[in-house]
Amino acid sequence: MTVIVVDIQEGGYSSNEIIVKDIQFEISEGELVGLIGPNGAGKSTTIRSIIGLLPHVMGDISIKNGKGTYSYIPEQPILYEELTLNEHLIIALSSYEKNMADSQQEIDELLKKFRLEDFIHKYPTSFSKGMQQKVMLILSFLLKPDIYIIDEPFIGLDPIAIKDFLELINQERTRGAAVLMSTHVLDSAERICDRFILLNKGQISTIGTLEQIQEQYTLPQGTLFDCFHKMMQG
Ligand SMILES: Nc1ncnc2c1ncn2[C@@H]1O[C@H](COP(=O)(O)OP(=O)(O)OP(=O)(O)O)[C@@H](O)[C@H]1O
Repeated sequence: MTVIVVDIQEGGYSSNEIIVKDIQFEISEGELVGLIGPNGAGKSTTIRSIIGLLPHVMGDISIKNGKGTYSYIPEQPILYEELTLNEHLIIALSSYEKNMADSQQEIDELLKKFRLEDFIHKYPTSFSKGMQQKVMLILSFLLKPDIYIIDEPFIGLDPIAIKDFLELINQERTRGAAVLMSTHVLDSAERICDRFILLNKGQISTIGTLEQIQEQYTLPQGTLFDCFHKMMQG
């Protein structure tokens, strides 16, 4: 079943400077799709248009026919200076209309998994970048959304945290969650994504499985990096 339908005719930070154009794709339940492209290609702009943060968008974005939920995990963590980790959890849960008592076991498991149990009454703005990213991951895993939209998860997390994060993502995919993930770490993307959207200069260059992308670039045994490289050469 389709989780998200994206149909952006154009999008930008103002109506007289269009950054992304003709971005059309769908993601199904359980599917992990990589959003790949060089610096400035428009990956973050595409993500911003999906989550409603882009000032100018012409087009339609629908998650489960308007009834679905998403979690956005930004590359730069967004945290409140005056709140402890525990208070972040309380606020997130109340905005998801869930309560602490019902979610306590899940919270404890996530805190343990990401080794943050000793920091529950500390202020996340004083954490390291990787620890802050883990807080963002915990907050979004608690929501159990229909789709996770993740901007570059691989930079900043330590190797164990990446493994734990990918395990959780796979559990969520088994539940039926879809995932859209932008990354520059192409070998990891190649290993874990079902399909790829190759973005260049604000437009989709190719979309499909690695096999379909290899075919498009006439690189039958090529890696994702090889295809990316060929796209960049025009
Ligand atoms: N807040 C902004 N206001 C105006 N233009 C912006 C803004 N953010 C990004 N842009 C422009 O939009 C274009 C696409 O940027 P975007 O951040 O979407 O690229 P990206 O693919 O995510 O790149 P990177 O891999 O470097 O993160 C760039 O030309 C950039 O200058």
